[in-house]
Amino acid sequence: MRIGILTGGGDAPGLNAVIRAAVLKGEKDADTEFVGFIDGWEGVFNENFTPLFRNDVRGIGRLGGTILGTSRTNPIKDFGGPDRIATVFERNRIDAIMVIGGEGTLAGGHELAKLGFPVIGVPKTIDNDISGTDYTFGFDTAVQIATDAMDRLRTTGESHRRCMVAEVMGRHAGWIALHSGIAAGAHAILIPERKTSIEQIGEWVLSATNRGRSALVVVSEGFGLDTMNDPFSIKGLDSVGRPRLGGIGEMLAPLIEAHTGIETRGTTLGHIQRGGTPTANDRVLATRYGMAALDLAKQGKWDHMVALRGTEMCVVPLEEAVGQLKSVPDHRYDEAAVLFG
Ligand SMILES: Nc1ncnc2c1ncn2[C@@H]1O[C@H](COP(=O)(O)OP(=O)(O)O)[C@@H](O)[C@H]1O
Ligand SMILES: O=P(O)(O)OC[C@H]1O[C@](O)(COP(=O)(O)O)[C@@H](O)[C@@H]1O
Ligand SMILES: [Mg+2]
Repeated sequence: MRIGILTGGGDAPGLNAVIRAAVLKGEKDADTEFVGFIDGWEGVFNENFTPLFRNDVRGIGRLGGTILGTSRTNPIKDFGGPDRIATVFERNRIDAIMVIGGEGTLAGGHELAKLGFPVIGVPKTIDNDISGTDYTFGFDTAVQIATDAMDRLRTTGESHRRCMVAEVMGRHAGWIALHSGIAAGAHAILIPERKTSIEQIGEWVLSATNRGRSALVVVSEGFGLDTMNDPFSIKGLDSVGRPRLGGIGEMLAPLIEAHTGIETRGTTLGHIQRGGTPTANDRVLATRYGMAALDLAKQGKWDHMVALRGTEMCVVPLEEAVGQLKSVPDHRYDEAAVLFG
């Protein structure tokens, strides 16, 4: 069996560990071989791929990013679409395609599977917002980086008795903000799922300040005040036409200062959260995903993805995973909010 692998969407620490694990497990079988397509679906359209043997994945489990490169190329609409993909697969004897990506890449994989393509999915995103799985790799690393950053913001904030606002990623879902905020002991956590007034944020900041603390506020890039219709975006559109986010933290800082009279500084963590070496947890999860995805391919379980439920690997139809995003549920936010202020 000849299996193609590609990575799509934003990178996430752990992509290389998935690739490594699938290839290593595949090498145990004489009849299994891998090729890696370069830059996501773009590599398929351009017939740009590289063989992946044991030596090609040596030592990459601890490397961030993706050795294959990634893109947001759309397999249905871009270049020659499904017809071109079918030609490339046939010409290069590709029996299965392992698609490692977020909800967008997996939605594309699902569309192709419905057309009869042998697609297996592996869920990735630092945002942890894919349905059907408890966790995606990359999330734990992003939360750890954000927590470390906030620990640092606290010592400088405390020295100047300032309020510090840390902006983390999370376009539609506030998982990174929720988990890093709890870990860092933030006095307010602001997420896309929960619009909040500046008066409420000011109250939390003042309550912490009145107890002699320097307030720490963590905000997801996709958060909106109750007066805003859309997420804050001043950087135009990305390559696929989505508003580029980032900057809400620095936008909120002077508002908080005006409402509370407390000097406030905003910091945007940005892509630092996505780069560098994956945590041990993410390496383990990604390794298990890679091996489980190989099993799915060998069973011909097309149009499915691997997932984590509790502590076990399981199999989920792509349809279920791409239907809707996994938001932070109310009870998880309310649980954290007990400690705000
Ligand atoms: N329903 C869909 N059908 C086909 N391709 C899709 C679909 N939704 C998204 N895509 C493609 O997947 C790409 C990657 O999605 P994106 O959300 O940017 O990253 P991620 O895979 O990390 O979620 C998009 O740029 C788009 O080209
Ligand atoms: O700067 P980029 O690559 O356009 O990506 C920004 C987006 O990628 C993410 O980090 C992860 O999103 P995806 O997993 O859907 O790619 C978002 O939090 C963020 O909005
Ligand atoms: Mg996405």
